[in-house]
Amino acid sequence: MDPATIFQIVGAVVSLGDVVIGCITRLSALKAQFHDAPIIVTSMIGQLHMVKIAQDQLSPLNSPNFTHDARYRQLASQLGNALDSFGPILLALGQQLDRYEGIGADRMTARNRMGFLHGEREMTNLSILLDRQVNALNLLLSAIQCQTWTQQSDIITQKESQSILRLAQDCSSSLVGLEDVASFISENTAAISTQFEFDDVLRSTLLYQAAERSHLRQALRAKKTKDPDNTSTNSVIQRPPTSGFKWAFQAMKLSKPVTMSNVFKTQQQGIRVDIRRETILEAPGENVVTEEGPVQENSSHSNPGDSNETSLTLETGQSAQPLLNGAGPGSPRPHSSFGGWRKAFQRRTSNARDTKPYRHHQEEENDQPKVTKVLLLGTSGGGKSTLLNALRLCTEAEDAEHDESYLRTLVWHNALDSVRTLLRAMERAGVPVMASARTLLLDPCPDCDCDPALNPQHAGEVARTISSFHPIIFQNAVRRNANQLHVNAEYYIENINRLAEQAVHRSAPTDRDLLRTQVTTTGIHQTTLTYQGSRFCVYDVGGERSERKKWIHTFEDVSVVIFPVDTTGYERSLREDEDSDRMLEQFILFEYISNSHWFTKSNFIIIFTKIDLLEKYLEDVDVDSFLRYNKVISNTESRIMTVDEYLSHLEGHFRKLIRGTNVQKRFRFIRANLVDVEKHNPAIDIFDVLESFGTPFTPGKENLTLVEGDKGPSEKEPASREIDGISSESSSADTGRLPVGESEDANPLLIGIAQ
Ligand SMILES: Nc1nc2c(ncn2[C@@H]2O[C@H](COP(=O)(O)OP(=O)(O)OP(=O)(O)O)[C@@H](O)[C@H]2O)c(=O)[nH]1
Ligand SMILES: [Mg+2]
Repeated sequence: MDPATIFQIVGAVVSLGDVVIGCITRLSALKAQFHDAPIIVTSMIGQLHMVKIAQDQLSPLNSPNFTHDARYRQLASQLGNALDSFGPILLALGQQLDRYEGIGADRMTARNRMGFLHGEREMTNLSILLDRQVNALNLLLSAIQCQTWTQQSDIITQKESQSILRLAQDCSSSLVGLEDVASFISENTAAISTQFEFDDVLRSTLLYQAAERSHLRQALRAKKTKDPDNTSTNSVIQRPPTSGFKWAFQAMKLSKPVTMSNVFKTQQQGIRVDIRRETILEAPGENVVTEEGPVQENSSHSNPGDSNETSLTLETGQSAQPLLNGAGPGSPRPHSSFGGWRKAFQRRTSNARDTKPYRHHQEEENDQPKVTKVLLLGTSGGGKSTLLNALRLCTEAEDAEHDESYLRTLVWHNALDSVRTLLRAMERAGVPVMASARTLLLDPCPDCDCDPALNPQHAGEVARTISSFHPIIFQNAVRRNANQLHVNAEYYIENINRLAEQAVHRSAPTDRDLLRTQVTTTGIHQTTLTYQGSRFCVYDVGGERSERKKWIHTFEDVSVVIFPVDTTGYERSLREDEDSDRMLEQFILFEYISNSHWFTKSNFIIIFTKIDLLEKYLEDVDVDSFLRYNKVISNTESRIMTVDEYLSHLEGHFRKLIRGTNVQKRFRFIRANLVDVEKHNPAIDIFDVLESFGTPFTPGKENLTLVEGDKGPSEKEPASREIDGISSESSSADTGRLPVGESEDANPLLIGIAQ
C-alpha cells in the first residue's frame, strides 16, 4: 500500500478522537443518571478509554514523515481491514446513546418494550464490536513497533493475530444487520423507560424469541413493504471510465501485502457499489462525465500528490440529511472531522434503511437500451473476479495508460508469495530450506515488496534462486500440504525468470500473468459491459463468509446468476476457515442460491473453473474417495479416472441440488479455463450464453426468456426449507458474527442472506 494511504487510514482513526471522548462523556453521564445502568455501560467506558490510548499512540504516525517507510505496507493493509468498522461502530454507539438519552416517559407497550430490549442487545453488540476493534488496534500497535515489515508480517500472520483481525474485519459486515435492527425494530422507543420488573418474563416469551430470531428478516420485509417504490441510488459511487486490468485490480482489495496504493485508487468504469473503505477515499480531480452526465466531484481528505485517484460520490441530497436514523436535528450526536468514515456510515445507513437492493441503471434510464443484470456469486477463490476480468478483455481494448509499475508489483508479489507459502510449508513439514533462499525470500527485504523494476538486479537474483530450487519443491510434494498455496504458484515459479526480465525491461505483465493473480474482493462492484450491442450490468462480490451479508443488496431483479465453481476445491479448506472444505461449501452455497426465492425468475450459468489445473490435481489428490465419502457418487459407481468423468459427476451433483421440477433448463453448465485467453477467451462463450437467455428481466413483468422447455419459476417448490447439513460449528463470539438470531438467516455460511 502506498504509505500515503496508510497516512489516510491512521488519520481517519485518529480523527475519531473527539468522537471517542464524546462517547465517554455521554456514557458517563448516562451512568450517573441511571445508577442501575447496565454493567455494559461501565465496560464500554473502559473500552473507549483503551481506544483513546491507542489513538494517542497512533497519532505520531499521522505525519507525512513516515510515508516513505516501506515497512508500513503490510501493516496498512491489515489496518485497513481491521479498522474498517471502527468509525461506524462509534457512530452507531452515538445513535444508541441518542436513544437512551431520549428515554423518559412512563408508559410503554409490550411491543415497544421488545424494541427496547433489542436496543439493549444492540448495546451489547456494540460492546462486542468495540472490543474486537480494541484488540485489533492493540495488535496493530505492536506491529507498528517492529523494525521491518517482515517482522510485522510475522506478527500479523500468526494464527491468533489473524483471528483477531478477522473478527475485527467481520464487524464491518455485521453492521449492516446492526443498522437494520436500529432502523426498523427499535425506532420510536422514546416512551420506554429503562427498568421493568417483567424483563425476564418478557425475554422468555415465545413472542420475544420469535421476534429476535427473525428480526433481520422482518426488518428487511417491513422496509420493503414500506417503500415499495424507493429505488434510491444515493449511495452509488460513480467512477470515470477506464479500461483494462488497472481498473479490474483497483476494484479489489489485496489479501496480501502487495503495494496497496492502487487498490485504493478508485478509477473504474461504470458504477461501483461498495460499502467498504476503498470507496470512501476521495481525491481532488477533474469533474468526470459518466454515462449519466457530469457528476459533482467530492474532494475531501484527499491524498495530495496523487491526482489519479478520483472517486465520485453521487449523493442526491443525502449529505445534507441527518447522519443517523431517529436522530432529528435537535438530537445530540458526536461531532468530529471523521471525513471518510462518516461518509461510509452514511452510505451504510442509507443502504440498510432502504433495504432496497441496488438496482441497475435500467430503472432510471428507461430510454436506454435494456441492461441485463448479471450477478457473480460463489465462494472465495472460485473465479468470479477472474471471470469479470476475462469478460472485460472481450469488450474493451487495453488501456494505454496502465500503471505498469503497479501491475508488475502485483504479479511479482503473487509470485513471491507463492514461493514463500511453499517455503514455510516445507519448513513446517521438516524439509530443509536452502539458506540462500531463506535469506533472500523469507528474511526482511523491502526490495521484495516493491516494483521489481526499481531493483532489477535484486529481482534477477530472486529469480535465479527460485529457479534453482523449484524442481525440489515439486518433488517434495509440499504443495499439497500448503493448503492455502496460490492456485497458480506453479505457473509463477515456472515463469519467474521471464517476470524478472520484465523488470529489467520495465515492461508490463501479460494478460495471462495478470489473470492468474489472486486478489480478494471485498464489497460489491458493479460494472457495465457492452458486447455486440448488448449491455450487461455485472456485479462482482466478495465470496468470503464475512462478505456474504452484503450480497442481499444485489439480489433484486437479477436476470442471470453466474456461479463459478472451483473444481480443484475438494480436499482443500476455505481461506477463512481451515476446518471447512471448499467443495462442500460450494455445494451448500449453490443449493441455497439456486433455490432461493430471490432467483425464481433468474437464469443460471454454473462455470466449472480451473479446468487447466484439473488433470494434475486428479493425479495428486484422490477425488474418487472424496466423492464417495460425501455421497456425490455411490459405492456402486466405477472408479473416477478422468477429468471428464469427474466433471460429469460434479454436474450431476449440482443438478441434484436444484429443487423443483422443470427448472433444470434454466441452469447451464460450462467448463472453463479462465486464465488462458489468448487463443480463445472463454468469456466469449459466456457472453453467447448470456445473449441466448434473451430479454433481460424487467421488474413487474415476467418477460424473462427462459431456456427452451422451461415452464418457469411457478413450478418450483417453495424455497423455504432449511438447508441440510449446515452446522453452526462455533458461537457468535468465535465467528465474529452478531447474535442476530438462530434462524436460517444466521446460518454461518449464509448469514445475512434473508429468504
Ligand atoms: N489456472 C487457473 N486459475 C484460475 C482460474 N479461475 C480462477 N483462477 C485463479 O483463482 C484465483 C482466485 O480467483 P478470483 O477470481 O480472485 O476468485 P474470486 O471468486 O473473485 O474470489 P473472492 O474475490 O475472494 O470472492 C486467482 O488466482 C485466479 O487467477 C482458471 O480457470 N484457471
Ligand atoms: Mg473476487
